[in-house]
Amino acid sequence: MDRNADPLVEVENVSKWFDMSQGVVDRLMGREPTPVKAVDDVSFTINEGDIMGIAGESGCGKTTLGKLLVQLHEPTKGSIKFDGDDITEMSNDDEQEFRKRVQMIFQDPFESLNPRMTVFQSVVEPLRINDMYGGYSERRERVIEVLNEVGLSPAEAYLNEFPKELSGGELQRVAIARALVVNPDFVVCDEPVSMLDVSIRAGVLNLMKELQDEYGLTYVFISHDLSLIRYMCDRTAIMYLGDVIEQGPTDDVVMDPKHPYTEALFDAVPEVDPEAERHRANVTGEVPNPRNPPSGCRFHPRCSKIIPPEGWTGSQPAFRRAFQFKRQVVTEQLGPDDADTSAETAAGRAADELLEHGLALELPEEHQSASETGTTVDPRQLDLPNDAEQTLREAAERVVSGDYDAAREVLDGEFETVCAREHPDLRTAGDQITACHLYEGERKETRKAPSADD
Ligand SMILES: Nc1ncnc2c1ncn2[C@@H]1O[C@H](COP(=O)(O)OP(=O)(O)OP(=O)(O)O)[C@@H](O)[C@H]1O
Repeated sequence: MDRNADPLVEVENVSKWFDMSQGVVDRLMGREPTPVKAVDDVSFTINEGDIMGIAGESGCGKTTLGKLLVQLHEPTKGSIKFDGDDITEMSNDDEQEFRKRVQMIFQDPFESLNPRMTVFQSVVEPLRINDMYGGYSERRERVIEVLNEVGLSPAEAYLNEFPKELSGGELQRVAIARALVVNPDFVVCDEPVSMLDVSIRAGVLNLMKELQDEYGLTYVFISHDLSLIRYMCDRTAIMYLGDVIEQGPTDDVVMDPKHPYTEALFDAVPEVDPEAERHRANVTGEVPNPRNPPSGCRFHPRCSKIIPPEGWTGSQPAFRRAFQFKRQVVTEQLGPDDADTSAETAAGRAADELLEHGLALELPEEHQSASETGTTVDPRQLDLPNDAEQTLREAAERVVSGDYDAAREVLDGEFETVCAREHPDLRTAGDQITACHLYEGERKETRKAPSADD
């Protein structure tokens, strides 16, 4: 990574929303259509010569972001500049030049190569489309050169093979050759080795590193495999539900994560640091539906570090539980069935049971509180302020009697947090840039696209 390198790709406030059409339910209810916000208001810069990793769980928007970078998707909002020019406003000539300079390698080489084309036909096609390397013999020479470079040698032995005659590793090398034959500057690799046998992955990755030097490439590596990201990438952006929530030098992001989601993500992957103590992530629940993402910070419903309001006199973990209780009541996930409401049980006891159940977080054992069994917890052990406990109990009583509206009324305005109210700005935290309210006091990133030289 060259610290003085120029920016090659500048992503500014880019969003990609899918499926903007109104569904039947939306139409009947007279509602606006609800798009899937696959990528939402993302900004970052990739410098020349960088290998930038994009990591995150399945469905967080990595592939969509990758396709935006190579213009296989048009952004719904925002701008993407390549070498200073906005790629959404290119003339035909500029677009042809862009298509040469920018390539993408996909996860599945079986799908990305035409089964009816020989290796030669697949690799020579981009030269023909872009009218490069003169006539047949120059193009054949170039194809042979690039096949040898990607380790398919002697290249002549591969020229007339069809995809079905090759192994997964050989096929991915053909796909790499097809991308590199036009001498690109920027290559987006989407899970390039995840379909390959584990035993040959390192070989393909090392080849890609060598080719970076040879071709002077700038790469984006998209992967859910954090050890791959760590091995390959100088800088890493972590995505959650369409948002880039942390970005910075890979070693800092891995060893000293700033965003609670990044921390949880790396906690769940002990092999990233084999020396590290093995433990499980302190997060609750599943990734929400991207059609209806949470307000404020999208991670807040699962976050272990959710911020209590000013004036909260209990502990932060107690606030986290009270907040979860409220959410479950408001969304009617917690109901009378979660307590014993049989005739023999006094209503007060049923409300206590509901509280014990609703304040438990179903966390891995190491993150549970002393009195927690996994599905219940004793509220008196939680350092909840008396008035908060009283409010929660009152709400629990209403739920037990099946009156959610009354329960919501009791909880209205209680257990509020900035994390649910406001989307966090990008802030500098250590060597990283992160979108988390915990860093409110830090320097705000006023530049549109934080750069790799920070
Ligand atoms: N063409 C499309 N139309 C509608 N929704 C889409 C489309 N492409 C992606 N999505 C949705 O956008 C969200 C992000 O998808 P994307 O494939 O970018 O995520 P990802 O992080 O690459 O996931 P994975 O690792 O599983 O490939 C998902 O909810 C997905 O269902």
